[in-house]
Amino acid sequence: MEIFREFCFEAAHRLPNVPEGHKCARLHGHSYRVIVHVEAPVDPDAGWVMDFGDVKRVFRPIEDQLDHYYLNEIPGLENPTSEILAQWIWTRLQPDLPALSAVTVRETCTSGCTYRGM
Ligand SMILES: Nc1nc2c(c(=O)[nH]1)N=C([C@H](O)[C@H](O)COP(=O)(O)OP(=O)(O)OP(=O)(O)O)CN2
Ligand SMILES: [Zn+2]
Repeated sequence: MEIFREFCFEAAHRLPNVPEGHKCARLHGHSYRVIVHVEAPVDPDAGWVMDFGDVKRVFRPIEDQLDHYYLNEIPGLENPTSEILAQWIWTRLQPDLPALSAVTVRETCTSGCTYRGM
């Protein structure tokens, strides 16, 4: 069974490697949405895969590093595409959440990516 918990944070970024004249080279911001997926058997006593509250607790320090920051200034996020951000989050989340199965990053209502660890 797979569960998910969704998080929101605000951040600014620019994409330094886009072609000249690309709109994303300019400083702009997003209301990012991150969906953390966890896959494991349902515990027969608890009746759940894991407590959503525990997912929230593990994600909190990561959110604190991102919320209301300029992402380009964060080590590892010098080119903060959705893809690189999803991998960055996975790397920091997975050690404390071994059943992590996917990290989805949505930059806008219509754009985003899902990383499954490869
Ligand atoms: N594969 C990727 N493509 C783009 C990324 C990315 O991270 N990965 N990022 C951007 C920009 O950050 C941009 O802000 C978001 O892209 P876009 O979907 O074009 O957003 P808009 O809201 O401007 O879309 P419109 O429908 O054109 O208004 C670009 N590409
Ligand atoms: Zn953007």
